[in-house]
Amino acid sequence: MSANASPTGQTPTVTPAPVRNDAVRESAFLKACRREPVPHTPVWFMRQAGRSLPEYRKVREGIAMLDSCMRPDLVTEITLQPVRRHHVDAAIYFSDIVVPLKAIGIDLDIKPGIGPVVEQPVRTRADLARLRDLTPEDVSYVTEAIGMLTRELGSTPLIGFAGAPFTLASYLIEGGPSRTYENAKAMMYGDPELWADLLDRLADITAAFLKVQIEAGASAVQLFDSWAGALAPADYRRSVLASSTKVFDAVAGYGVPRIHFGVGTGELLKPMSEAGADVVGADWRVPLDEAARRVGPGKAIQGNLDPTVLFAGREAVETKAQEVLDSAAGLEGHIFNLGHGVMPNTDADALTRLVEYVHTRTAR
Ligand SMILES: Cc1c2[nH]c(c1CCC(=O)O)Cc1[nH]c(c(CCC(=O)O)c1C)Cc1[nH]c(c(CCC(=O)O)c1C)Cc1[nH]c(c(C)c1CCC(=O)O)C2
Repeated sequence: MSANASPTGQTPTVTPAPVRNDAVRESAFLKACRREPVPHTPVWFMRQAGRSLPEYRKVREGIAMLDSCMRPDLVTEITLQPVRRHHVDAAIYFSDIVVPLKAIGIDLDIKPGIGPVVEQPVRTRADLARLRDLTPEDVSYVTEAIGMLTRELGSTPLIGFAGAPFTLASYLIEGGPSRTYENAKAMMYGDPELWADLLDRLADITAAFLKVQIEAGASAVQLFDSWAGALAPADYRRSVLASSTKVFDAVAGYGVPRIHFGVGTGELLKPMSEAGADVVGADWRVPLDEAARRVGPGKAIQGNLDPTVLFAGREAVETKAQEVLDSAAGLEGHIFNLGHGVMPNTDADALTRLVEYVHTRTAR
């Protein structure tokens, strides 16, 4: 099967979304996604909007995480903060991977310092019935916020995102964050039919959520399969790949770049790349030239500075950032990022200096 073939043989019926303007289309970020020559290596950071920024902590004061995601004014402000401060090459829409689940009525919350917690975990076929389809009306605040954002962003592209079916399933089944994923894996190994149906449902919800963002004006989308690294490649292929492929197929027709990322997925880069994304992210455990070999030709690579390096002082940051740039030197299409999200205690100035370093060192 070719990397972009649909497992169902269906071709998406959507028409390409118009790119907001020529400047966005010609931005370094979108060029790198398309593997075209760039004026400099584009940079953005996963979790660039968030607790590392004092201005974020200020506007979020007294407002719960999920409530903030439903307020277009706040979403717009928080999404713009890292663009203003760090001069990153792309904005990422401020939200969370559990927002579409909340929007279809799943009783969940994001607990500070813990993460998503689901009141009644999804563990049986009866539980599956609680996962209804997502309609654009369920997330009208997303459409509204992206409309506001794209007016403010000018030539800076906006990345929409969603959680991949496996990572969403891990929260739904475990009821919260897990180190072992014992309940999720118990379903995957013990009741493969229920597992497949659950991931397929989540694929539809995720695809619907990405479509809303693209139709509202997102210029690229990233699918976070953050916890897929917990799986062996054979299990990923057997039990996860089809659902992520379904998501990428569903949005292929828009022509916006699709990015795929997970943590600790060095051994999964090949099967993950088969799900169909245009750009594959790698964490810091695999050098980018090796990541590109595993991913195969025809895809851009994103990554992969260890986020903890930012605690080590300017010289170490530059040395390690240069190592990333050197390992990416032979690639067609590199987007500089961290190997996972910005950690909350990161010095914001260290991030600003890192963007400047990458831009200066790669200016052509
Ligand atoms: C696994 C995952 C989640 N959420 C997300 C993922 C995939 C990325 C990854 O692997 O890190 C994705 C996410 N969550 C958030 C964003 C915002 C956009 C950006 O990247 O700047 C993005 C892209 C905001 C957020 N999502 C969350 C915060 C922190 C809550 C707060 O600021 O009050 C933010 C800014 C909460 C959250 N939500 C989740 C976790 C693990 C946490 C952290 C819990 C904590 O440490 O408090 C689930």
